[in-house]
Amino acid sequence: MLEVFNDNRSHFNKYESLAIDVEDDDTFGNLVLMENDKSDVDIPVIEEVTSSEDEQRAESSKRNNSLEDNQDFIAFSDSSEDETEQIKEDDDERSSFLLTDEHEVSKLTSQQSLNTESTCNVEYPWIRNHCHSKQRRIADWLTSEIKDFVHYISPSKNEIKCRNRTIDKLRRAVKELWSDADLHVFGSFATDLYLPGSDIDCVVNSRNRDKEDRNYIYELARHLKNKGLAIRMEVIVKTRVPIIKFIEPQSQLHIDVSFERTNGLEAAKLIREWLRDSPGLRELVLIIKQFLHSRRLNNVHTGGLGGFTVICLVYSFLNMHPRIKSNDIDVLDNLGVLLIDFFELYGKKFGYDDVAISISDGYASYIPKSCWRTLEPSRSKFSLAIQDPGDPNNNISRGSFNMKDIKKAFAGAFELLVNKCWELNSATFKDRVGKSILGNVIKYRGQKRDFNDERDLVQNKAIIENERYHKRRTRIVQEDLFINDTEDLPVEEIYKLDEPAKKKQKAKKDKREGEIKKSAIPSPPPDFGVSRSKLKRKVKKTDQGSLLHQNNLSIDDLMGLSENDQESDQDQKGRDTPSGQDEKSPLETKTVDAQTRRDYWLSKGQAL
Ligand SMILES: Nc1ncnc2c1ncn2[C@@H]1O[C@H](COP(=O)(O)OP(=O)(O)OP(=O)(O)O)[C@@H](O)[C@H]1O
Ligand SMILES: [Mg+2]
Repeated sequence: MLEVFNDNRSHFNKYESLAIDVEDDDTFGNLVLMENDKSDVDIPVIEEVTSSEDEQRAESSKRNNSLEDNQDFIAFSDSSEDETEQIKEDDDERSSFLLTDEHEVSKLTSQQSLNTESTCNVEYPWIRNHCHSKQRRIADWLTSEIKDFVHYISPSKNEIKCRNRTIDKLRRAVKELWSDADLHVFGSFATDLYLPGSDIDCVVNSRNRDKEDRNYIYELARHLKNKGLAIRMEVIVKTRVPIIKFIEPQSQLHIDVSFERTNGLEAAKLIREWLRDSPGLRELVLIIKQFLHSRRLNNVHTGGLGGFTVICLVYSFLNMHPRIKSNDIDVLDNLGVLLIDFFELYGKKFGYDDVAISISDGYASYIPKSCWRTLEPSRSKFSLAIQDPGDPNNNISRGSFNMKDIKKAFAGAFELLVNKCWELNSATFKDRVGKSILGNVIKYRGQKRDFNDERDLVQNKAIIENERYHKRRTRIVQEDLFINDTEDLPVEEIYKLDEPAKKKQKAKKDKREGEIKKSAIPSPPPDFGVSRSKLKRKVKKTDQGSLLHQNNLSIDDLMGLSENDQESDQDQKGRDTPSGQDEKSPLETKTVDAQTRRDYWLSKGQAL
C-alpha cells in the first residue's frame, strides 16, 4: 500500500516531451497554453465520451468489484517499464485523437472558448486556473489539488481584517460594560484553521471571575443587542457551558461567547504548536472540515464531528503514521495518499468499539477504552473517544453520536477517491483535462473566491492576542511563585511591581536553566497519564507562595528539580495511574515525573 508514497520531489511530466502535430496546432493550442501559461486563462472542460472512455469505465467497474472482494489496495506503479508502456499507449490514444474528424475538432475548440469561465468554476472552483492533469503520478495530482483547495479556501486580507474588526468591536463593548473583564478569542480563528463561514469562539474572563452568573450573561446579551452588535441572539444558560450565540450584523459572522474559562485559550496555543510541528496538518484539517461540512456532518448538536475533534483526529493520524514517524516521506509531497489513508483508517479499519485516542505531551497513541477509567459510557459502544489534550478526563468527541454516518462517509470517500484515481490514472491527457479528483468528495458552494491566501499580509489579531495572553499569564504564574503578596493584584499592578523581582527571578531562572542543561532531554514516551497541561494546572491551583514560607521549601524542592531528586517508585506509580483521577494535596505535586518537570520549566523558559 505504501508504494504509492512519493519520496522524491521530482514531478516528471510525461506529456511534456510529446511533439505537437503542426496540423493540430489549433486543437492543441489551448491545451499547450494551459500547461505553460501563468496568466488568468481558465481551463476548459472537454466533455467527450469516446469508446476508449467506455472501455475505461468497464475496466474501472471491474476494479470496483475487486474492491468489494477486499483487494482494495491500489499501487500506482512507477516502474520505468510501465512508464514506457504507458507513453506508448498514450501516443496511440493521442494519434487517435488527432484523427478525430474535423467537425468534432472544431466543436471541441469552440466549446473550449465558450466554456472557459463557466464549466470549471461551477463544479471545482479551486482548479479554475490550474491544470493538474499533467501530473505523472495520480497521487501527485491529488496532492496538488489539495494544496490548491486550501489556497482557495484560505482567508484574504479583507476577510482577516473583517474578523479583526469584529472582535475589536466586541472587546470594546465588553470592556465598556465591565471594566474588570476582557474578551479573548480561541477556536479556529485563533489557530488559522477556519473556513470562510466558520464561527468565532470568544470567552469573557474577568478579575472577579463571576461573569458566568446568568444575570451577568443576560446583561451582556442586552448590552450587545443595544449596541447593534448582535442579531439572531440565543442565550443558552442551562447547559454545562453557558453561552451566548449571535450573528454580528456588519460582518455576518457567527459568534459564540462563553464565560470564565481558559481551556480554549490553552487549546489554541497547543494547536498552533501542533501546526508548527506537523506539516500537512492544516491542509488535511481544512479538507476534512470541508468534507464534513458539505455532508452536514460537522455539527456536534446533530451528532457530527466538531472542529476540535477533527484537529485531534488528523493530528493523531499524522503523529502515528509509520511512514511519517520513520521520516520516510515528506508529508507535503504526499498529502493525496495521506488523505486516502485517513479515509481508509477512519472509514474502514478503526476499531471504534474498543479503541480510544490519547494525545499527551504532543504524543498521540491508541489506547484500549477499558484503560481509560474516567471515560463516561456513551450511548453506544460504537463511538469515537478522544482524550482532551488539556484534560485527560474529558472525551472531546462524546457529543459525536452519529459515528455510523460519519464512518460511512469516510469509507465512501475512500472508495470514491480510489476509483477516481484508477480511472484517471489510465485516462489519456485529453480525458484528464478539466477533471478533478478531489471534486468527488469535496463540494464548495460558497461565494466565488479570489485564490488569495493573504495570511502573511495582515496580522490575525486573535493569534497575536492569544500569544500575548499566554505570555502575560506565564509572568503572573511566576510572580505567584516568587512574590506571593501580588496574588490579588491586577496584571497592570504586577507589571509596576516587578522590576526588583525581575532580577531575583533572573538569578533563579539562570540556576534552573543550568540544572536543566545538565540533563539530556530525551523524547518523552507516549504517556497516558498526567499531561503537562494538567501539571500546569496543579501548579497554578497551589498556593505556592505560602507553601514556600510554611514549609521552608525552595522552588527547586517543590518542583522536584533538586539535583539529588531521582525518579521514585512513586513517580512510576503516578504515571501508571490514569491522570486526573485524584487531585492530590499541594505537597504531592512533588510526585510528577522528572521529564514532565523538565518540560514544565523548559516551557516557562521559552515563554520568557
Ligand atoms: N468537546 C470539547 N471539549 C473541550 N473543549 C472543546 C470541545 N469542543 C470544543 N472545545 C474547545 O472549543 C474550541 C473550538 O471548538 P470548535 O469545535 O468550534 O473548533 P474550531 O477549531 O473552532 O472549528 P470550527 O471552525 O468548525 O468552529 C476548541 O479549540 C476547544 O478549545
Ligand atoms: Mg469554532
